[in-house]
Amino acid sequence: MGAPTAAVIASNIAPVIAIDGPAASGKGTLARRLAAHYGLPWLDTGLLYRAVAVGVLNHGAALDDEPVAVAIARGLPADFADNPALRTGEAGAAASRVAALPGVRAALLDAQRAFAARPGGAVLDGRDIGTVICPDAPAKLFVTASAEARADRRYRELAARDPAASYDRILADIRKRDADDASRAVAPLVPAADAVLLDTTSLDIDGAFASALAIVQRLLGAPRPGR
Ligand SMILES: Nc1ncnc2c1ncn2[C@@H]1O[C@H](COP(=O)(O)OP(=O)(O)O)[C@@H](O)[C@H]1O
Ligand SMILES: Nc1ccn([C@@H]2O[C@H](COP(=O)(O)OP(=O)(O)O)[C@@H](O)[C@H]2O)c(=O)n1
Repeated sequence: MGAPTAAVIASNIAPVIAIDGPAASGKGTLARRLAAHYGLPWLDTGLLYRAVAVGVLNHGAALDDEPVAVAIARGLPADFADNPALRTGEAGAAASRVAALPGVRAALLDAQRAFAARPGGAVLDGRDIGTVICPDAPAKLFVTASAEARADRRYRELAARDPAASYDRILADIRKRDADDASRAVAPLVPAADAVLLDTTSLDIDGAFASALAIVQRLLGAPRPGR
């Protein structure tokens, strides 16, 4: 990891970049590239919920068994993200179930906030980074794309590993997760009031990154009034 760039240091505010958005909108790709650009650590918070969900299933418990899910959330090992089973479509759908449990969200809160509070700054992506985890982040992006574009992206990603991947099933899963994530009582998927929306439907990865970088540079370079 390199040192934060002069552009960040000159802004005199902690370079915390919060990226939220629905499934397969490209937030992880943008988070990874922004982190590399600024030399910041990156946390994909969706992996936390995926790890809890896979842990609950491996335990033989139901996905709405809150005490089991909370215990697993509290005991996630440091290398939790290394498990390839977290990257499947099933793990994403299961993650959305445990993510609706308030106790699970509470159990994962401190670790996410601690990551965001690293002195040099950080990049986090998820569903509630700009609204709950880092409400004071100076740079918030809400990344969207049409459900069809997102299903196509996820299909290409999963089909490379799983010949049985189905575009129609992925589209249905994305629509269900959008609805479930946006309608849950705790930390629903909603843009923060001060997030900048970035629709990547007609942007390729490089185009989306160029747009995201321009937005973040503007936000980090110009402290908001009163901050
Ligand atoms: N703008 C884009 N155009 C085309 N494909 C993209 C774009 N952004 C991301 N992807 C691809 O779409 C898939 C999902 O992207 P990812 O960043 O993992 O999304 P998210 O983190 O929002 O779920 C990945 O295979 C990624 O390479
Ligand atoms: N900060 C976060 C991140 C993920 N999640 C949940 O975890 C699920 C999986 O998140 P993810 O980011 O790994 O999913 P994708 O967008 O990569 O498909 C989401 O559908 C959300 O329900 C959340 O509630 N809050």
